[in-house]
Amino acid sequence: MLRRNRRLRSSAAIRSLVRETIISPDDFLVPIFVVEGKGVKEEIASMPGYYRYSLDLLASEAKEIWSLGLKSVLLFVKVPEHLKDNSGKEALNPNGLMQRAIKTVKDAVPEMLVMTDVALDPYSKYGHDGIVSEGKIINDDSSAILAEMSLTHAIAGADFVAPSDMMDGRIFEIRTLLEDEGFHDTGIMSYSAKYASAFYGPFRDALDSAPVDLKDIPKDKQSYQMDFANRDEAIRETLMDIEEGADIVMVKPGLCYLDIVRDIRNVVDVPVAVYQVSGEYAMLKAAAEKGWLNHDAVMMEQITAIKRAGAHIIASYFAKDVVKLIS
Ligand SMILES: NCC(=O)CCC(=O)O
Ligand SMILES: [Mg+2]
Repeated sequence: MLRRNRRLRSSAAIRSLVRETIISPDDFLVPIFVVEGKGVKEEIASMPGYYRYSLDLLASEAKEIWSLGLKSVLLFVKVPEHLKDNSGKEALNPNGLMQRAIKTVKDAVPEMLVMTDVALDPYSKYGHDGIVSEGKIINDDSSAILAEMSLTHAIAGADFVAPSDMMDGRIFEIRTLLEDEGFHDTGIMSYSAKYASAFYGPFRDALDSAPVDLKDIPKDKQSYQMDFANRDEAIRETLMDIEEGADIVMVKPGLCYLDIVRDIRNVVDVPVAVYQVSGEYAMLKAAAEKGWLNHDAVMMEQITAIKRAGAHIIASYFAKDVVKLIS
């Protein structure tokens, strides 16, 4: 035998010398859930170790995230029930919870990169990402509101808006409005290949944003999010969003979709983000709690696999756990 592969695995030193994928704090985007109130830090039942924060505690959380070397956050808000409707009105409130959350993070840590979720589901009394009419989610009217919503986030100080709704053409609508209003430097991270996934369950608990079970209201998001059986369609969706002005594209969820991540990485020339979603987080937390999996080892294997597949950016509820482990 002239070639023996095990030579390159024979000590920790040689393994680290030839390692192809290295995880660092720079890889992460940290999702944060925000609620109204004061002094609120409530754990999400289906996401052990993950919390919703009121604005006062959001400031200290942002500082802690920054102190760990994490420099980017993705904000989500839990909207009070009485402010939900079918028009997205509250989403445009310049003094709404999201708009205040953006300012809170920027005041606490001015250098932090602030990205914001853009979709109507947290604001929708039906739990849909757009406006519902006659049993359908209306595409173009929803896109117009999402563009206005994005503008309010930009005005409040967001660095990037992150439309997660999957309406057709909304990246163009958002980019055009931001340009017209002079927000040339506000970026767009598009959830370009977002699948209709059952892994979002715990997130919908976190924001109380699941589709309602009412007559004439679609019970799922399959008419706008992608069919998990499809692969070529993800490329089409992603290339269209880049043409429409997306600066960063995203695949979501993570682990079950790493073939898609690699396909997209091979054909695009913009950064690719992957969202390791709430169900992925919950599965590992639950298995570890039962003693069935080694939490830290499996977490690192999963995160490394996402980066190895082609992700430049990983949105993950494990971000803090990972950087604490590797620092
Ligand atoms: N628009 C953001 C999400 O849907 C997140 C899903 C998850 O973490 O499960
Ligand atoms: Mg699309």
